[in-house]
Amino acid sequence: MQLQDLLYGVTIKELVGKTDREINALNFDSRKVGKDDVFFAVVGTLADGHQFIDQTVKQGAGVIVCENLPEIDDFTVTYVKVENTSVALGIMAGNYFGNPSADLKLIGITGTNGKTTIATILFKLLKELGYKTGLLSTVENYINETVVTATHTTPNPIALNELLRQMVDAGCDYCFMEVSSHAVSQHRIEGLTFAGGVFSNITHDHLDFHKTFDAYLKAKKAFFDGLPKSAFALTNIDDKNGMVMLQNTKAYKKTYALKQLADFKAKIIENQFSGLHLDIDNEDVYFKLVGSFNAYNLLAVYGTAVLLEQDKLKVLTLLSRLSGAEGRFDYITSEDKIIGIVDYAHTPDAVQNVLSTIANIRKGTEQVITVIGCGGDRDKTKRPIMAQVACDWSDKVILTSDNPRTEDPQTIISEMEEGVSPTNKRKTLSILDRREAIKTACHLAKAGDIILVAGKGHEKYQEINGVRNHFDDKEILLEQLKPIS
Ligand SMILES: CC(=O)N[C@H]1[C@@H](OP(=O)(O)OP(=O)(O)OC[C@H]2O[C@@H](n3ccc(=O)[nH]c3=O)[C@H](O)[C@@H]2O)O[C@H](CO)[C@@H](O)[C@@H]1O[C@H](C)C(=O)N[C@@H](C)C(=O)N[C@H](CCC(=O)O)C(=O)O
Ligand SMILES: Nc1ncnc2c1ncn2[C@@H]1O[C@H](COP(=O)(O)OP(=O)(O)OP(=O)(O)O)[C@@H](O)[C@H]1O
Ligand SMILES: N[C@H](CCC[C@H](N)C(=O)O)C(=O)O
Ligand SMILES: [Mg+2]
Repeated sequence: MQLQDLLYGVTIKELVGKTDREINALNFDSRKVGKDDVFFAVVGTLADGHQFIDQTVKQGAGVIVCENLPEIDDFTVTYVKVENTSVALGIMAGNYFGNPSADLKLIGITGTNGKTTIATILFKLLKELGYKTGLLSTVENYINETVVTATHTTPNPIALNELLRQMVDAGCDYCFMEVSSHAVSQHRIEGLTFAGGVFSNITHDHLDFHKTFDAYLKAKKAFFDGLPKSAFALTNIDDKNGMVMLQNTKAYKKTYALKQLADFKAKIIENQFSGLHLDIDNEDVYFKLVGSFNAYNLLAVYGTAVLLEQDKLKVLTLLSRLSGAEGRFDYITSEDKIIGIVDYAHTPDAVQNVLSTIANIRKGTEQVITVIGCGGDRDKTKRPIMAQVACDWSDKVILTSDNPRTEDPQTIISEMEEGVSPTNKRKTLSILDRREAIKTACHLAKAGDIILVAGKGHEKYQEINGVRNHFDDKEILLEQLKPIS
């Protein structure tokens, strides 16, 4: 491909060198740059890509896209100066892969909690309806039947456009993707053509990255601000920021709610371990998913499917048979009637939702034992709050390690302990080793008790100092509890 074709839609501030040159691949990591590649110098959170420009020129880079031009001594290289390299990267990655997002219906789902659940159920539903479909999610990416490992909730623009290209080539009509707030801020979704956007909710998370709740909210809102007129924007108006998201969107606005009038509405009739019974758009339907928060997720899925012009009754019939995403309220019952639940709750709101769901559907006398940790190199302010919520809603809490990453796991636990009130102290234990923590919960549990293992859901690893060791909460629960088959 010629550089000039790649630059279509990019606002260039300054250009040094020729644009009628063949380029090989796109790269934002200097360590991977080869001959005739384009290197994008991105200002990141840990490093500034500009410091690697000289190195990539030595490695044979043909084009450098950057925000500040370096001293130029090799005039065979083309330099493209832009306002924001990440924006240019998004647009150029789209061009490189033939802008695949315009050749299928791309639906983005954003919000603090529920993205994976909503995107995954939509993916399963549209497949059941007979369409070839793609999924970009925290757990896994799918090109119809083909699984591609996910490294991020929203991939980088090159990986993202490459996956969309593969979906279009495989004949996919739809793609459902999670749009994380990091992805919006870092312009990973720049240049994509969306057919719709869905908002689930916004609560406390990622303040390490966004610094303030307002900045976090603005990042999510920017996704809706960027939607085209032809797209729909579906929002949860029971969330107090639900309408704020749509304030400046050009897309046509649609709403869903459990507590007020909306375009798509539902009422919870029953909420049991066996599933939800809802009145949804005046139809009486049973679902396999558990918890009132999942009533919101199901409503978001239903609304999206209807906005995609699918038959309402067919949608509800198929939806009632579908399960959710792996590691979300995933439960087993042991031979001695102990219930073990694995859930990906890793925000204060999610912990509260999952524990209040358990509180609502338990019979009364059983104990709720929660095993919980917080991730390292992530929002520290949520640590004491998550511990506090866990204590308020459980009979016993075991504080443990999650993915410590580069932090000392004992320090993370101490920061969680700060949220435990003196009266709650007596029901709390701290056990650094997560396997031991889960085992202890299983030993403490008696018939009828409920164990919640929160925070890691589907994850099959524990990340310590850059190394991911095999770790699976569900596997340990299964070992310890010996479920009824
Ligand atoms: C904080 C964050 O989001 N970081 C992401 C970001 O990195 P960055 O731009 O800050 O990178 P950096 O290390 O500062 O380096 C700056 C630039 O220099 C380049 N570089 C760096 C070193 C070198 O030797 N040569 C070189 O060229 C880097 O490739 C980069 O382009 O861009 C990288 C490439 O896309 C991502 O891999 C990286 O994800 C890190 C690993 C990460 O953990 N991100 C998490 C927090 C994240 O993105 N999470 C959200 C969702 C969370 C949720 O849903 O709750 C997600 O979408 O997954
Ligand atoms: N609609 C919802 N409202 C509040 N909490 C929810 C909702 N849906 C799911 N949860 C809780 O949040 C956890 C994460 O859900 P899910 O993986 O669907 O969210 P996510 O937005 O994809 O998260 P991430 O930001 O990590 O990608 C679940 O395990 C559950 O505890
Ligand atoms: N997508 C979230 C996942 C958090 C999961 C939790 N297990 C942790 O490691 O903090 C993040 O990157 O913040
Ligand atoms: Mg997710």
